[in-house]
Amino acid sequence: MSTGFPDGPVPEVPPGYRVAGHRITGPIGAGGWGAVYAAVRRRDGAPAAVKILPAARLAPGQCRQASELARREAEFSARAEHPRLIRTFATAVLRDPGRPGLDGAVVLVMERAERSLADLLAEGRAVPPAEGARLLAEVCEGLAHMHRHGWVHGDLKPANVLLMADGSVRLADFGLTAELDGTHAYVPPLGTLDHVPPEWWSERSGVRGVALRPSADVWAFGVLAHQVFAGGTHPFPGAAARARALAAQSYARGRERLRLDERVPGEWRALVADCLAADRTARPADAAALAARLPASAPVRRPWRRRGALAVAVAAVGALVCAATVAVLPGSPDGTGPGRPRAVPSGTPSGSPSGTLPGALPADADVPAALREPIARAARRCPEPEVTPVLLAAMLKAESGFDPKAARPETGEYGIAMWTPAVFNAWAQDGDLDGRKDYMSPPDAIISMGSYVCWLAQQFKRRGLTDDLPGLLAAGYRTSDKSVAEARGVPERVRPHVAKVEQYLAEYSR
Ligand SMILES: Nc1ncnc2c1ncn2[C@@H]1O[C@H](COP(=O)(O)OP(=O)(O)OP(=O)(O)O)[C@@H](O)[C@H]1O
Repeated sequence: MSTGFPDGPVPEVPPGYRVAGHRITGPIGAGGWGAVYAAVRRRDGAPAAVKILPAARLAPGQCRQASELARREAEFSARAEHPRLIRTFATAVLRDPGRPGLDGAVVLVMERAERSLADLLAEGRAVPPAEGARLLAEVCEGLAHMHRHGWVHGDLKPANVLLMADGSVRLADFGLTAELDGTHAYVPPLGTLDHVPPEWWSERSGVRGVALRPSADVWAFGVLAHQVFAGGTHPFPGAAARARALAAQSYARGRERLRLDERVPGEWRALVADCLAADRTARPADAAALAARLPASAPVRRPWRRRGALAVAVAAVGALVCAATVAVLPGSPDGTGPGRPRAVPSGTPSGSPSGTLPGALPADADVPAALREPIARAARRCPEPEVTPVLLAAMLKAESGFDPKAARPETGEYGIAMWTPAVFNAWAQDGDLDGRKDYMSPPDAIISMGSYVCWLAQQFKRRGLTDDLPGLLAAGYRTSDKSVAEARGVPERVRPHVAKVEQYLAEYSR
């Protein structure tokens, strides 16, 4: 359901109707502003989908909005070329004075998908977790490409995630897509109630429209991921979209807790929770950051090589967007720097009451007073019992000796948690709530570190690596989850570092 949507602008287009070199064969579905039809190319019968966005029947205000949406969609579609974005072959304006409902309509001729994620979810069957993970990874690829190029999708939802005949994903519906102007893009004040973030309701709509940020797409991704794993169930309760939107706002004001459906797999829960952080600055910053945190079980199927040379080149760039943040460990070509690619769990408290947290820091430990609260908070946010304040403190001491200005320029590591800046960006959290995410700020660095360590714990458990988990976590933080998984333990080259962490841990645990 869309907000601000006029009733019944959908044109009646009879089968056989000819438009832009194509023949309509039947309806596929209708949205708020137009309808999509199956069509075939007259020349050779190639399948296509034709979207018709009529403007003529609308009131002047609506007409302006409809034209604006059509203009955006046509403009973006013409520029977008990526295997995870639906391809638009042609755009045109219909001239048919004999049919006033269609005369002047904007037409987009697109590649035709088999069905949408909304159709899949409507079947009511649970999507198997591995399949869900793949679909979401592909959604993330498309979004990452858009964010990378300075666009915000603005209307990510199941109906706009299209599934091709081979099962691969394409994002569609770029009517609300907007180009970033600094940190924001501006779109008409429209959106889909179930997928707009809570801050959308309080954004003032100026002459340029509503401010939109990549974090709005990240929120929508969180909703979508929940729906995928929970058989279509929305993360917020309510029988109707408006009720769910109100529940989301109530959660954002701190009146309700986030309650994820138990069908959301363990390794996804923290990421979904973080996407749905009430504070937009606590969400992964954009889809590249999201991609860096996807659980390892989210494989990406290569899309068909069915496009031209340019498209294939763009596909390679697009794949790099996700792959680079997932697998490349900046500043650690030999694997000895802190890798920390991927997921950050948990915006949700673990449920342990503060102060009684297992592994709490003893009063006489040599941990600076100012660091104790962020360390405890970082541990509390993690549902894994092994990620304790004493472990995080021991790791910080081994990393930097608690020096907020620590620097190892030769490997590009900085700050109390020795983050590599480019990698920090994929994990960044605003621990001191100053509106910025800064690896030189101890609270930011520590909270982000806690998230990464939490995710490592989940990865190692999933792989059955549970012997001496604290040592593995210290090793994983210094290298990467992959290095530890490949070594099936602490890699040789980081043993001295891990021995230090274990020594501090023993001291703090006495
Ligand atoms: N290229 C395509 N191939 C196959 N189906 C498509 C294609 N594009 C859109 N659809 C389907 O057509 C239907 C209508 O799409 P449309 O974009 O007009 O509206 P919507 O996204 O459902 O709603 P709104 O535009 O109001 O947000 C949707 O079910 C969508 O999944």
